Amino acid sequence: MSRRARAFDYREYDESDVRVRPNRRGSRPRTKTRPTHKDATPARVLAVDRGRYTLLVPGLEPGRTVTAMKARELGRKGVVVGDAVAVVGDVSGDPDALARIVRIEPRRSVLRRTADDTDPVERVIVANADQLAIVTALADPEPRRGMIDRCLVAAFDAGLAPLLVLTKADLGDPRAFLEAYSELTDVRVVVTASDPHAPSAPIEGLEALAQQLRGQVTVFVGHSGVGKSTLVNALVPTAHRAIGAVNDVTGRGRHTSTSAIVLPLPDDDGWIVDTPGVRSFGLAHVQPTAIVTHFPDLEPGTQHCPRGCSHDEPECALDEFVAAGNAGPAGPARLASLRRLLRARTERAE
Ligand SMILES: Nc1nc2c(ncn2[C@@H]2O[C@H](COP(=O)(O)OP(=O)(O)OP(=O)(O)O)[C@@H](O)[C@H]2O)c(=O)[nH]1
Ligand SMILES: [Zn+2]
Repeated sequence: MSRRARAFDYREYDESDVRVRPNRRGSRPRTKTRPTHKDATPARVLAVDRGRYTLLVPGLEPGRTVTAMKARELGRKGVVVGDAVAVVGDVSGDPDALARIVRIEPRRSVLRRTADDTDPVERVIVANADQLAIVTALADPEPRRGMIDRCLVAAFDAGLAPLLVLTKADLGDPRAFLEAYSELTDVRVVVTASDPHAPSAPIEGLEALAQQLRGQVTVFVGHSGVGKSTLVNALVPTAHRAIGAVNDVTGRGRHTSTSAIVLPLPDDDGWIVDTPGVRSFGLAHVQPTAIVTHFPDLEPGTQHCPRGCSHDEPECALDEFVAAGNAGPAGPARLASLRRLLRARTERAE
């Protein structure tokens, strides 16, 4: 599949793609069979607000969205931002119109989080994303390696390609960082800098970042103050218009929104999912034994571990592996990160 086609492509969910099981006896469908809603319209969930969904329906005027609620037949099945859905009813996008979501299409990926590392309640934040952009400032606020390592685990676990975005290069030197993550060949890094006193001046590194986003659905996460909004606003010139549309629907401002919101990149060449309320990822949904597999720089070192090694015990082979330089200059810090996550994850069990 082409890169382009991997974005939120409606063709993927065309009605003709829906497999309807042939009825061999040629009899009428059993009464238990749910309505197939053959004439339902494919749509994309842009935002969720208290049971109201803002949908993008292809063919509508730019900036126009459809408001919908969930059909009762979907029961407790959650509809999340990024979901590909099928809707029936009024899909004109008129302000008073209300459509009905009758189907959630299979998800290509799910990004989950739990409130903390032992919370059993997991939430899906975004469906169908391709990448996770982890936005970190090089200074003001100081970067937190532990936080980045945690986001990397969340990304690998969700099957999203991680992209490290280091902002405020005018305030801090990215070299130490670049070296630290050079061992992680799967992690791409983009460095940006902007002048806070000249908000309309071009942002250094923005084009390199835009390149990485083309044709992809990218979730942006980052702590408050790292410059995430500055980047998102620069990347999505129409962000404010799209946000305005959401306001019309919900009657609430963007700043009160804590859930994710989908923003189209120019020329529909990919999407950004902004996550204003998501500051970090609780990892209670990740099996402790799986965590080390999400540290691709350390995992080869577990070959010589005793059977059933927790990787947080004196016999663990990772200490030697790292001491020998096999995980690069960041090895010791990464191993410390791994163990912090393991401990946080198993806290409750102890
Ligand atoms: N020096 C410098 N300042 C920056 C840069 N990017 C953003 N800033 C400033 O950092 C502050 C925070 O930027 P925002 O874009 O609002 O950060 P945010 O991550 O969206 O933070 P929240 O809005 O709180 O979620 C603002 O004062 C920006 O002007 C940069 O590259 N260099
Ligand atoms: Zn071990």
